[in-house]
Amino acid sequence: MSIKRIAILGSTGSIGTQALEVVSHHPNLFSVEVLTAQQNADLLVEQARKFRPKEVVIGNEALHSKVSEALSPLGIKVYKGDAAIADLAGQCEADMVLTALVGYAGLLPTVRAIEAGKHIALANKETMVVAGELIARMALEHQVSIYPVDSEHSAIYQCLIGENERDVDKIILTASGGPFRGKSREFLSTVTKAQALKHPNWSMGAKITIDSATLMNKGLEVIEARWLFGVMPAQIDVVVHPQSIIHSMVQFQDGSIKAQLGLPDMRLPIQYALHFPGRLSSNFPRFNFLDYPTFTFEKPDTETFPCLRIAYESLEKGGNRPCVINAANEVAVAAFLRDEISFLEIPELIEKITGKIDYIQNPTLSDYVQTDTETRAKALELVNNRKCWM
Ligand SMILES: NC(=O)C1=CN([C@@H]2O[C@H](COP(=O)(O)OP(=O)(O)OC[C@H]3O[C@@H](n4cnc5c(N)ncnc54)[C@H](OP(=O)(O)O)[C@@H]3O)[C@@H](O)[C@H]2O)C=CC1
Ligand SMILES: CC(=O)[C@@H](O)[C@H](O)COP(=O)(O)O
Ligand SMILES: [Mn+2]
Repeated sequence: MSIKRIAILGSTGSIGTQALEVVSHHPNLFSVEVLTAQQNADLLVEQARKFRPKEVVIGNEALHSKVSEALSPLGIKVYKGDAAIADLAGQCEADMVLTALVGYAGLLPTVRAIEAGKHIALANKETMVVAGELIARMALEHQVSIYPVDSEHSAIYQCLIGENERDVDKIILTASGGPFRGKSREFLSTVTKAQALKHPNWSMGAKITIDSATLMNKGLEVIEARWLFGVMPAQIDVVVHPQSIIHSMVQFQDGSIKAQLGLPDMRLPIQYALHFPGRLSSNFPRFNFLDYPTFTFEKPDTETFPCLRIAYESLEKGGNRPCVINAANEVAVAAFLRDEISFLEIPELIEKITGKIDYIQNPTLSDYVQTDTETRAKALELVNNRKCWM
């Protein structure tokens, strides 16, 4: 079997570091072609010394000389800036690009990689939220496969193997409910970022952890599922399953349900996406039913956590609307993490912005870029003049 060459965009993050752990267990199957990071120059250098990619990119241009001084003597090419990440995603010699970078920044590198015919292991859900229809169409045109890394979508992908598309009745996305499950709006009015960053089951980057706490993560995942699996919004249900053992389910026309289960450990879906269609043996801790005598299920509380409703509404509206709510959410979450707005102001900010951006029914790539830029500018303005919306 030939070695699969992988480009890891966002190698210094939660998904990126776990992907490198998977790669390190299978040196005869995977090699690292490219690594990219944004701020964490020290970890990027350490990773590059170990995995010896041909090329790396440091997004923050001010850190270029530091990375270059460390890696150029090893024969590793070092580039800088956001444009270089997208260019390299297209031009590098990798067979597969793992999009482990966070936020809207994942869109252009994914577009370039698809245009170059590279298969995608997709962790960056924001790409499908912003431009899912376009990405799905491009993947078809360029005969590129998109393997989901997001745990729910990996579960659905696994449930769909061997099934006929027309037999799918609905997808049931499971949600943990986040750290504030069952809490009232009164309670949420004073929660801190330290509380919001304590996910009950998963250890992840800061942005997705806050999204889990607001239920926006599940909203983004509904949109991601719409485009990854070609199902209609009404065919996507969300059920809260606080144990996070059932990663998601598919119900078929005959009423039968398939589910995928496992301990909350992202190394499994990462490994599955990198090595599809084969399964690799692993020594990751295994799920034991006797440790979990009770699985429970609840309806999501969209009164207290409006982000899930906001995401569904944006998907129903379509066009550039999901791009708008994604950009507004990124700005709001960053502001919350800087202690500039409160937890409950995250959905408020997103809803305020939604009406302020022109609707485009059939956006092009440049429309998405423009929508993102405009939405961010307006959202930042609102954050800076916070009193105007209160
Ligand atoms: N973590 C998880 O378990 C899961 C994550 N996902 C998705 O995977 C993606 C990555 O999440 P996660 O690993 O948690 O995030 P992290 O914040 O842990 O890591 C993000 C990575 O992206 C880099 N990065 C940050 N900003 C930019 C930017 N503007 N341009 C280019 N690179 C950037 C970071 O570099 P640096 O650190 O050097 O600044 C880092 O390498 C997200 O889209 C998330 O929703 C999906 C399912 C589960
Ligand atoms: C690991 C993963 O895929 C995350 O998206 C996780 O699902 C977050 O959990 P909740 O959004 O359900 O809290
Ligand atoms: Mn997920």
